[in-house]
Amino acid sequence: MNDTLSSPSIALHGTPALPSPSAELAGLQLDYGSRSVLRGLDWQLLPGQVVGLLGRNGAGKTSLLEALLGLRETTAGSVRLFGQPVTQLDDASRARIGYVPQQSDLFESFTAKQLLSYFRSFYPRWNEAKVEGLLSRWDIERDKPISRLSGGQQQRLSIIRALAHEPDLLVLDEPVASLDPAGRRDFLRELVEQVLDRSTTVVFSTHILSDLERVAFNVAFLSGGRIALQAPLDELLDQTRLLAGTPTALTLAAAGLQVLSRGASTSVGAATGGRERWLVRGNEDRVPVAIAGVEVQRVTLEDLFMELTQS
Ligand SMILES: Nc1ncnc2c1ncn2[C@@H]1O[C@H](COP(=O)(O)OP(=O)(O)OP(=O)(O)O)[C@@H](O)[C@H]1O
Repeated sequence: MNDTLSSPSIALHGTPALPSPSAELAGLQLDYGSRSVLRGLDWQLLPGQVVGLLGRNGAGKTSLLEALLGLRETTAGSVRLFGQPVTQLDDASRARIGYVPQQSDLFESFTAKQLLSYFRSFYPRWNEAKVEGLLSRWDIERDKPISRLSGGQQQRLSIIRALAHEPDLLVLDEPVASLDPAGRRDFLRELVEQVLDRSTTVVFSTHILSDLERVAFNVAFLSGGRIALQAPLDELLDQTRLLAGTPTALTLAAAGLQVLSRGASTSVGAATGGRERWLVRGNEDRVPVAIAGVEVQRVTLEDLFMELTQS
């Protein structure tokens, strides 16, 4: 068989095509009783992508990550991981997933050493050198019961467990919440190495925007039960501007550009005197520029968060 033609990531005429998604969510609907948390959400995660998932408290980040892993029942829509429906994943595909839940699920009476040797037995691929290196670097006592490790050490152990079998898809729900700044930096470095070494797909939710700014991750904004926007952060910061002016002037200034949000927002300045503020995105050829009667401001990740995750 011709390997080139059979590869899903190579197009027939020799032009590289997009690689097959590691995760593909379509029309996902998730309701808790009468409350809809996900509303027809579409999302794709590609190999080698590192995606920071952002959203306000209660936006549904945990629900989304659990649904992505098949841990949460959905009302409608589909989730496919590595091309298979998440409800019918075979063991080999399951072994390609790493997950760090928001609430620690470690067996607390075990020691770190016992826990890791227990999990090792489930995975055909297990990088003992990486595990040993991280345990030493992250100062985790191997023979102490997990219940007596600090919150941050337990979180690090949970991350080590999720990285140990070299997953192709790594899902982390607020993995850095209990880590100090040094721990967070180390964790981010580890993620980047993982992606460079193995093209792992990484998605993690966080409220710590500075961590995302440190590395040029993709950011995805969850709002109104959908992914409102996903793009590489450096590209977004380069191409997006906040414009302020009258609706007529803004319509002129934004012609041909993507308007991401508009209206009264409180994140930068105040909209007064019939003036509005629009968040506008250009592209590599054209960035929004000032015209008469329109103020143009560069944006920070915090501005984007405030504008794109309004309820
Ligand atoms: N098991 C459940 N039953 C009913 N409602 C739930 C359940 N789990 C979550 N919710 C509700 O769904 C909404 C989304 O919750 P979720 O935990 O997914 O949000 P989140 O974005 O992860 O929040 P946070 O940033 O605070 O961790 C919230 O209003 C929450 O109260």
